[in-house]
Amino acid sequence: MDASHIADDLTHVLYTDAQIQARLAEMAVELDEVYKDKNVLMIGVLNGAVMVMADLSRHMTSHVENDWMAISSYGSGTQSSGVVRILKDLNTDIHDRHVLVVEDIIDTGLTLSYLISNLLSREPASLEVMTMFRKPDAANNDVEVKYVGFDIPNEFVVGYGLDFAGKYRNLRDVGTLAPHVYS
Ligand SMILES: O=P(O)(O)OC[C@H]1O[C@H](OP(=O)(O)OP(=O)(O)O)[C@H](O)[C@@H]1O
Ligand code: HPA
Repeated sequence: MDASHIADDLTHVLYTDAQIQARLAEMAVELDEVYKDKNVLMIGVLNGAVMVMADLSRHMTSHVENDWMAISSYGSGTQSSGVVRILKDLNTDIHDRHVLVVEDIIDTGLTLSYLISNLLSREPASLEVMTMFRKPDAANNDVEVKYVGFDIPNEFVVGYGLDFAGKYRNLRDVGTLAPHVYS
């Protein structure tokens, strides 16, 4: 690693920190209205959703609780195989709870598809999904996502929790990586 700033590794920024925060503030108004008397349990999917969970829940003014799951997709490459293993399960019993899954990105939708069927088997009172970013391929999988921050093109993106080889999660903006990073 050289001493350059990580933002130098982006070819272009898709969404700035300010745009992301403004969108989250809008979504929080909508979610507060839906969940104001429901003590919603927000379930974040580690590791990518850490940023969006922290920011979205602090934009909200109603009572919320937070819990986390860690899951791992088998298979090679950058895409989820859809065969998923739970590495860390919830601490909370979600039976009869109002649940909102919080994701950083839905790409193929395979991770979410597994997660939804797993969580539904625990019989929550309601189950909805919020994601900061969604790619077009998600349409190929039958996953209903009620709250979407931004629909983005089918490019590999980093920042705001999204990583490449474990790095770039701490970038505030979201953008595409420059080719020199891969070489
Ligand atoms: O729609 P899909 O194609 O299944 O991809 C989306 C999943 O991929 C990312 O997680 P990843 O497995 O990279 O783990 P991370 O959150 O720790 O980066 C992201 O946080 C989603 O959970
Ligand atoms: O575009 C992406 N970037 C980072 N992580 C991801 N996981 C699925 N899609 C992506």
